[in-house]
Amino acid sequence: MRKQIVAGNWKMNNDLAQTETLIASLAKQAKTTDAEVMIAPSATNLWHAYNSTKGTGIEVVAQNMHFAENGAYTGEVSASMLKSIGINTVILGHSERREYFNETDETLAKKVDMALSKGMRIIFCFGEELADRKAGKEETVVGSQIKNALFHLAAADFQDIILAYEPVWAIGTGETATAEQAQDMHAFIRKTLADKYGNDIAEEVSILYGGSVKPNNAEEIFTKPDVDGGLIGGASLNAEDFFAIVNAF
Ligand SMILES: O=C[C@H](O)COP(=O)(O)O
Repeated sequence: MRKQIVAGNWKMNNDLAQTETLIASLAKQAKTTDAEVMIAPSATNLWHAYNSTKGTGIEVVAQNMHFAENGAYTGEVSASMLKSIGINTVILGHSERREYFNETDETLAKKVDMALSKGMRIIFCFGEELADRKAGKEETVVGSQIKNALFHLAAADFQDIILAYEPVWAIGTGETATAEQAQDMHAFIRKTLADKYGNDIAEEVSILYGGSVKPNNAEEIFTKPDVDGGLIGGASLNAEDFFAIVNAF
């Protein structure tokens, strides 16, 4: 039975005081579903967030990490550094990292390998741009993003992989993929996995949808059979909205 997961990606928002305030509000929310709840604060606030969420059932995850073990990579954070402060899950491949920081399938494959070698779980993001969808190429684009960064892995590695389909045209735009569009793509993603690794693996991998998920559309999206949760940006910055989404299953 695959896990239902709602992860809040705070992106480059919330200083220390704001992190404290938001976590205090999150801790007061009641969870009425079995969904796993994660938050991804900025790197500077991970240690504080890790400590202040203890006992809340909320997992603190990182938004990014470098592919090297350590070394001369000014400004970067390693998997070992994350592990050393209790962070066991990392988001990799977010479209903003691909677009603004030139992350490619090849560098992401290296990050994936490093994270797995440290025993971390990965929320691996991908998704097509608007031009791809208009050209009817969304499955080709998504298929290659998955294959190029993940298909060198062994089947057993997928125990630690969560996939997040995020159509770039729906991120932060208020424009959401319809529940049917999300389901169609998630079914395609699961079939892509099944073709390579078999049905048993494909059925166990959680596939999250991200892109303008809000309290008023989460339930419709989450009821689709291949949608196992969400990667939430803007709405994760408000505790009530975020938990309304968590409780939408
Ligand atoms: O990581 C989260 C996604 O980029 C979605 O962001 P959004 O909910 O603000 O559209």
